[in-house]
Amino acid sequence: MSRTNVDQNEIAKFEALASRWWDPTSEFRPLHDINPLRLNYIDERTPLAGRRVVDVGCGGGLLSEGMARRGANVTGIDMGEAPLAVARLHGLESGVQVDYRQTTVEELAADPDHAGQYDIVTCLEMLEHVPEPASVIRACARLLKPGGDLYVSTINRNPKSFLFAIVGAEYVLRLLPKGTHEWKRFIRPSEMSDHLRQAGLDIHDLTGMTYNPLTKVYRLARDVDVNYLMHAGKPSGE
Ligand SMILES: C[S@@+](CC[C@H](N)C(=O)[O-])C[C@H]1O[C@@H](n2cnc3c(N)ncnc32)[C@H](O)[C@@H]1O
Repeated sequence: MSRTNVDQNEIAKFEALASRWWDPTSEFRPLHDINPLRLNYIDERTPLAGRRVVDVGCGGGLLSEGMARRGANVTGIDMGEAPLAVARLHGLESGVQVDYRQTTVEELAADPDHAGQYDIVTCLEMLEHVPEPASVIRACARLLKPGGDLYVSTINRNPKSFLFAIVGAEYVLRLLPKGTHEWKRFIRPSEMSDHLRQAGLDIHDLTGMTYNPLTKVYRLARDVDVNYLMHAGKPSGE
């Protein structure tokens, strides 16, 4: 049922690159560069130590390991075999424990052992790679305990994001391989807000992430025109 919400072409793109996931000079450099920013964003809003977390679309495990290092009990899920193999191998080397599983979030949320069991669900830089992001968000919401927190990040859809995230990042600066992103799959914050509310969540924050190509530095910012993060919460007592 739920595997219909997986685009195999998208999975294949990450399978092909997976061996370089932990190389900070590779195609994954942008994820390495933004990792401390997003880890701090999450940890400041929902202190990670001791929390039960699912990282949806965890890839090679950059965020999953980062959260586990800060004391969270992390399950990382992805549909890519090679990224998960890289994540497991890296965990063996680093000694940081994460439970990696090949599954969709819809399948995990349909399992009564997992539904309603998590303090935090993260789904970063993944929603722009799936056919139906609203289905992913509904499943993330189902995994949360009452009072739990969901963190999502993606790319806005407007002329500026086409220029910066596709022309700039893929063709001019070559930060990402050509074809990494499809503009029509980008998600406006208003659309994301609708998906979150329809999943029964309250929206707590919207923050932009900007990149300065001269200094090569990413920052959290008010500008949500291109990359952005959102924090939403499941009402307590539901
Ligand atoms: C850009 S990477 C982001 C990795 C990680 N979330 C991060 O930000 O460091 C996108 C990941 O989403 C995974 N993915 C894409 N569609 C998926 C789906 N339907 N279910 C699970 N994982 C998926 C890909 O295999 C890939 O590892």
